Amino acid sequence: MSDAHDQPRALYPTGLISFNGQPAVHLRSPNGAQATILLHGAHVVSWIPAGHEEQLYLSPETKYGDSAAVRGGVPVIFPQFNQQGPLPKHGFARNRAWQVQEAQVRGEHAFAVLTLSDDEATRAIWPHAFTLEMTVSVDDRRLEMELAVLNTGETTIEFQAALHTYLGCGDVRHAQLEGLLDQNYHDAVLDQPRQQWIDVVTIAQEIDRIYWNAPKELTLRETGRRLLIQSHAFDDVVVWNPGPEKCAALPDMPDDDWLQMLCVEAAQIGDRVRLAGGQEWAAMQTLVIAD
Ligand SMILES: O=P(O)(O)OC[C@H]1O[C@@H](O)[C@H](O)[C@@H](O)[C@@H]1O
Repeated sequence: MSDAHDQPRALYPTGLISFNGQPAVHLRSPNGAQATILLHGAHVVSWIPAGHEEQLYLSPETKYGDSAAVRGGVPVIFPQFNQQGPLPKHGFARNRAWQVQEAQVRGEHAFAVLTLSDDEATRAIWPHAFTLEMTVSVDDRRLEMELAVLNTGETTIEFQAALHTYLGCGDVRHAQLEGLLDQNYHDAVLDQPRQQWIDVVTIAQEIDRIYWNAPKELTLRETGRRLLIQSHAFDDVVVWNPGPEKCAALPDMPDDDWLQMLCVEAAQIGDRVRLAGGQEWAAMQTLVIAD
């Protein structure tokens, strides 16, 4: 296993690496797209589209290890969103070691499949049988992330899920998120329902919103960059940035780094998924560099 800091990651082929001391899968497609996924949480920590720079935010002060949730990248949220239930915040999937099932190049894309199944520790807090399958694929200027949930038990399970994507920004105050005109949302800062009256969301302070039944394509626009954020089978979208005060209070993020990120999360929150024994649910978030 080679360490991602020994040489430029661009030189790594698809396979297992160590990323900041953590076991990870590195993807490199023949057309030069790259991604890195930690086994801890099946957490995508880096996406570099072909011919472009890093697109995800990853906190330089994030903690790694058994009980840590990585700050940045794409945390997998399951089976509970935020504190909307009795489980630890955002559930347990982001804090567990996943298994790599495959990591390979096929045609023009490189992909990996990671899985997580119930064990004694998960059953102690969530008494259900399940297998999660996270498939991450890169090709040219596209990153696809699919989360599948299989109910491997006999009784119905109910859950929320999200791909909590931290998009990197040059300066979030100059970024625009487009595509949410007329959408109803829950404003978690005000704890009130609201409706979006203008198409463009701009960020100058804390924002924490759940858009219900949101459009399936949004655009993040910054100078010289147009990033499409597409989702499939996730009903909701969360837009989150801690803003200056909350960011300064986060122990795992530099005080000013709220300027460098915007979370646009593909999520299933309002209508919890109910899955009978033996059934499967799958949903996807895709990021595409348009310009
Ligand atoms: O600090 P955490 O547990 O990773 O959560 C970060 C944020 O995640 C977002 O999804 C929530 O809407 C916010 O309310 C929350 O603060």
